[in-house]
Amino acid sequence: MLRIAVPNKGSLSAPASAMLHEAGYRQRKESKELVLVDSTNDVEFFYLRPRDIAIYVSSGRLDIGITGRDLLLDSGASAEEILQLGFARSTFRYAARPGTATAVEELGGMTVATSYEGVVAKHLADHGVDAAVVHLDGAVETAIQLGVAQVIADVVETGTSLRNAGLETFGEPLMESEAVVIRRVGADADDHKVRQFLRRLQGVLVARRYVMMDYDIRVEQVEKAVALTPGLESPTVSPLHHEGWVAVRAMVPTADAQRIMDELYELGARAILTTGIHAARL
Ligand SMILES: Nc1ncnc2c1ncn2[C@@H]1O[C@H](COP(=O)(O)OP(=O)(O)OP(=O)(O)O)[C@@H](O)[C@H]1O
Ligand SMILES: O=P(O)(O)OC[C@H]1O[C@H](OP(=O)(O)OP(=O)(O)O)[C@H](O)[C@@H]1O
Ligand SMILES: [Mg+2]
Repeated sequence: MLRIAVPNKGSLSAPASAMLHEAGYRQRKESKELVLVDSTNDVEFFYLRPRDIAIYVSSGRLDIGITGRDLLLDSGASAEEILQLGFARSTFRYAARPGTATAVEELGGMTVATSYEGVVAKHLADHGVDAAVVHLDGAVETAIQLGVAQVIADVVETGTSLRNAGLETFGEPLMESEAVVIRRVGADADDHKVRQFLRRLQGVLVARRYVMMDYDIRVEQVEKAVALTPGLESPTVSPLHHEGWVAVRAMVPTADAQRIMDELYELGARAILTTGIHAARL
């Protein structure tokens, strides 16, 4: 049975469970459930604190886990990313009151408050900066107002939390993060169950990012049309009863669908339809 760690709280929890549900796995009905067996799919889910997941996975007790890239790096655990999931996207940045600093190199002698001590200590050391790091569990933005630190390093998404605290980011971002699937370094890369699990999640990503597009077009224009809708591998082109016309079917990114429909129409395509993809295996 495949043993999988899933975040039980925080920004990663709901979207991770939603993605697993979409991939056909049973998910817990209430947040107090900590272990759930999905016997149909031969999988056991462990709902754990997102920060602890890389530690469980690196120990080999759990086969794979879903966590944030920033939490994985911060843990220093011997685990690696094997799939990017595209949600809980954030940037990790230094911030302070305006005028405090413009780059990490200026932080010597200062105190930096953060919940990501591992990431920050490494970043400072990599830049040869001797600064103190204070670990706080959350609401790090308030540390400056309360005089615990001059600088913070924290997750930034919309920037609202920083603005509300009168702080500004400075310097280069320390990293970009998103939810990822992780596995122990050195784990069997060909494990059939792991590969099947990843294919299911990849199917969800495809279903979310693409639509199926169908249209009819005159034979003379097929090459130009197909250049607009190359599909993932190659579009299907089928003959139509109406001579001189063909039907084309290809997957296109949802974000580009309306623009592509306009361009196909200009080329003479008609009966241009898009339909959602429910599930996929590529
Ligand atoms: N506002 C946010 N937008 C996007 N991702 C976020 C946001 N806040 C945290 N994350 C991401 O969520 C993960 C952290 O999850 P964690 O549960 O530890 O913190 P949290 O979501 O802030 O919840 P908590 O309320 O328990 O602090 C990290 O990968 C982080 O990048
Ligand atoms: O740029 P924003 O859109 O404001 O998002 C970033 C904020 O969200 C998270 O905080 P959270 O609400 O989880 O509280 P925490 O600090 O207690 O973790 C993170 O720690 C930042 O404070
Ligand atoms: Mg938080």
